[in-house]
Amino acid sequence: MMLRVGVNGYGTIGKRVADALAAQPDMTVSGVAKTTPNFEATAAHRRGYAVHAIDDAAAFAAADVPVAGDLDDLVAASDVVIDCTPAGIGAQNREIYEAHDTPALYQGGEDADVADASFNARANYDEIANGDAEHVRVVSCNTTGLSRVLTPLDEVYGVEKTRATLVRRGGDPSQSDRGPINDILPDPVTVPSHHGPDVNTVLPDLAVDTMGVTVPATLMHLHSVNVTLESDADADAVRETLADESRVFVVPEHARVAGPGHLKELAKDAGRPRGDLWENCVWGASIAVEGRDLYFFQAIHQESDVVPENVDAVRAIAGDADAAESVVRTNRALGVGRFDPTDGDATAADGRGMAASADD
Ligand SMILES: NC(=O)C1=CN([C@@H]2O[C@H](COP(=O)(O)OP(=O)(O)OC[C@H]3O[C@@H](n4cnc5c(N)ncnc54)[C@H](OP(=O)(O)O)[C@@H]3O)[C@@H](O)[C@H]2O)C=CC1
Ligand SMILES: O=C(OP(=O)(O)O)[C@H](O)COP(=O)(O)O
Repeated sequence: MMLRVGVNGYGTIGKRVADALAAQPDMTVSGVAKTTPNFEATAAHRRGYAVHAIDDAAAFAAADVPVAGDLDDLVAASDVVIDCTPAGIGAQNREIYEAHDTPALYQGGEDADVADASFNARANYDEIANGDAEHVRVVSCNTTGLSRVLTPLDEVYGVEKTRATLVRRGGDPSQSDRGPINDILPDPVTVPSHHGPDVNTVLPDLAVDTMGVTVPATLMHLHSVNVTLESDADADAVRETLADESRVFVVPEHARVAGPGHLKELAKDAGRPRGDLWENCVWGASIAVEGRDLYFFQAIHQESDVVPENVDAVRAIAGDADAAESVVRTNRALGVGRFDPTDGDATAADGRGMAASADD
């Protein structure tokens, strides 16, 4: 079945989600919706997406962006809508999707109660696929990053307690109005930050406390993670466990990656669209175990790690594939796990695409 998916909100997340949907063999983009006829609207039109004007269609026409309709038209033309509007707007839009009886996905900037359930493919795909939820929230970039590593660690070793400090980027590269410009902010100053409770929306039984610090950077978030495991482990075994995950890139020491600047360059060298890094980037050299205490650093590309999760969430609510099938299909279509631009599809989906070439 070809699923028609509409994207409401075509900014940092929406434009990436639209391209990811268009790359899937079983999905088509029914259109995108926007409020402002700016350069992104022009780009959407040039990419062949039917552009829908939220309110001022005449302004789009004046900017030479043909208008396919309004938001109602987009929802009517879609089997599923992915709401990628700024935080808080998704909650207002839910009644529009409900009026059309159209299932919808929301993003992590919304409060958890915007939807019937929250989603991360590694943590709770089957629960969503086998349940009745038609309004589902894909958890935020940081929460996605934590869920992807904590799920396999809990499965293999058991997690007694996680403590993570999240060094949050101040804004995305295009957000010139964000900050701080020259400061280091406890953000939020209260402990725990919202990220730990957010992990519990997809992994309810996991003990996790998080603290957030926002810094003058735009490229990626960086997590300092300490997990007290329930059973003994050694660093090599944990490295293998994480490397087996198709959406975790264990960065090999020989790559000499110092930080997010190098990671973004690595992604661009690999020919990744927009220099995106869909995978958690865990420094292999940072993985250390002392007793049952595991430590590591990971970087999270906030603009793109939730993109494959949105694609999987569409299949989960459409009841179209099980978790393994969906993740493989999504990875293969996007090239998740593929860092060699000359590689074919084969390495992308098998869970060891990067790990296989990432011997420390
Ligand atoms: N950026 C990030 O790092 C991440 C963001 N998220 C979450 O994803 C969501 C979207 O964030 P992001 O992509 O960064 O936001 P952006 O501001 O980059 O994009 C939002 C888009 O929505 C459009 N828009 C604005 N108002 C409306 C409206 N009333 N109805 C429809 N569309 C509207 C904007 O269009 P226009 O230009 O016309 O105003 C723009 O295309 C948020 O919930 C955010 O928290 C999740 C993970 C990471
Ligand atoms: O969802 C995000 O971050 P979060 O997981 O820290 O809430 C995105 O990076 C957007 O964060 P923002 O609220 O700083 O724009």
